[in-house]
Amino acid sequence: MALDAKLHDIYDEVLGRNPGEAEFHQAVREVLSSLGPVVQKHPDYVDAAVIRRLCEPERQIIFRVPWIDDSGQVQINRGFRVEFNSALGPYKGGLRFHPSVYLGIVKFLGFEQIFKNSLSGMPIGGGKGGSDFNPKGRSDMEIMRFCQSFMIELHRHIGEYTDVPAGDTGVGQREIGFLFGQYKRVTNRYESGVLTGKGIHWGGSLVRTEATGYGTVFFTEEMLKANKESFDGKRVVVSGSGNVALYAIEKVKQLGGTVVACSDSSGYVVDENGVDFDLLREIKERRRGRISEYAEEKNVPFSSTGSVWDVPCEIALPCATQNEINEEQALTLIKNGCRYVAEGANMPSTPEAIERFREAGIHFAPGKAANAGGVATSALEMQQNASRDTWSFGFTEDRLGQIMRGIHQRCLETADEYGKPDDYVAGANIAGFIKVADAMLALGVV
Ligand SMILES: NC(=O)C1=CN([C@@H]2O[C@H](COP(=O)(O)OP(=O)(O)OC[C@H]3O[C@@H](n4cnc5c(N)ncnc54)[C@H](O)[C@@H]3O)[C@@H](O)[C@H]2O)C=CC1
Ligand SMILES: O=C(O)CCC(=O)C(=O)O
Repeated sequence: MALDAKLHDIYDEVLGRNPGEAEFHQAVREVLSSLGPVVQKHPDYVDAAVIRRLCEPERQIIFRVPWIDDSGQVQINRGFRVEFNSALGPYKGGLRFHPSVYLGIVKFLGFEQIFKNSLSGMPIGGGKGGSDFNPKGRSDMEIMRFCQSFMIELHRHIGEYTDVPAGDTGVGQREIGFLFGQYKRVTNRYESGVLTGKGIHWGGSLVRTEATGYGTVFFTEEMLKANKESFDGKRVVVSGSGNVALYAIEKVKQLGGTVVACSDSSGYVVDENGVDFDLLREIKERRRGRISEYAEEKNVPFSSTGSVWDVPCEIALPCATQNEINEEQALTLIKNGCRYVAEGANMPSTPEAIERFREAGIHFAPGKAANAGGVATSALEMQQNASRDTWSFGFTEDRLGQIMRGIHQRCLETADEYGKPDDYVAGANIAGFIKVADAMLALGVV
């Protein structure tokens, strides 16, 4: 989509200052493409260089992570933490451990996080981190040694009032445990609020594990309700089978839909009777196995070629990774009758795919709105830590539901106000942006 002239200059500057960071460029362009009507109404956002400042992280930390594998060999990975924007609160965002991680991925995720966290209504800034470490196939002891080495450097930069990491791809409760243990050891502080996604007996919140997937489904339910529909009887395809995907699958079933397919990086399974959440969770969370085991145990088809998006559905929930729906796959979804797409993952649809969805009148919710339930529940975990309290599952899930309904309403109201009715991308970008931009104006040039 074409950019307004002033925004185009800003985008060119971002390209020049951040060469080779394609995912970061994509995330910036997607936000800028919504801001034309905003800068026309509020030229001060450009005059005070708010948008240019937003595109430059406040701090970027890159560090060496040496560790010893089970055979006694020294391994070296690279660690990152990008502290992007703290106008609304301490930097907040997950850590990703995956071989594809480099600065451009961490910056795209950190940039998205600014607007998502703003939209969530919680007092949290945006940041993200991770490493090119590949946890796949590593023993628990190797994971622990890696996490301990990672935290030896990271602990200098984080804190309850500074920067609060959490999990993301490749980082779940096991890794958060090793990271928290090392933080506690090197600082000699039981500072519960320094990390979220902790276990329930050591400062964690009920519902945080389920929150991103549940939140995505709650958001989708609101989209359906806005069109006088429900999940009841709908065919749903979910990509991935990790943290976000698993709990999206569970909640879709609870709301009356049928998840007919899901995937992992080795392929996808189709189960016309509805994916069996308990079995999938057993394979993925406990055995750390491959999705083909599901197909073998249920005697259903597994495919290692093609795409999960070839499976016909009315609702698509991409919950695996960035750019996993390209233009061709978007066209296949449309041809097969898909009418709703809500992003559980961060930036899973390419710009061309989003354009095809828009042309076809698909109800499309971007990740920064639809998957904000995870980070919002992390903020609820921080609230519980600060008040030395523990909330019940029901109470916390109700709070998550209210937050997702609030985000949905803010997206639609803002889209309407700026002349883009029903455009969740415009609504999310503009509503997320304005709150941070106003805070930055109020805080002066810092
Ligand atoms: N965990 C959280 O609370 C949040 C996660 N997200 C985003 O959701 C997405 C998934 O994160 P998690 O579930 O936490 O990670 P995870 O590590 O638990 O699961 C990732 C899943 O995606 C699959 N996958 C990865 N690449 C794939 C590919 N090319 N094709 C098919 N499947 C692929 C993996 O096999 C795995 O099943 C990421 O984009 C992450 O940034 C967004 C908000 C919060
Ligand atoms: O819970 C958090 O702090 C971070 C979640 C996250 O990384 C995300 O929203 O993408």
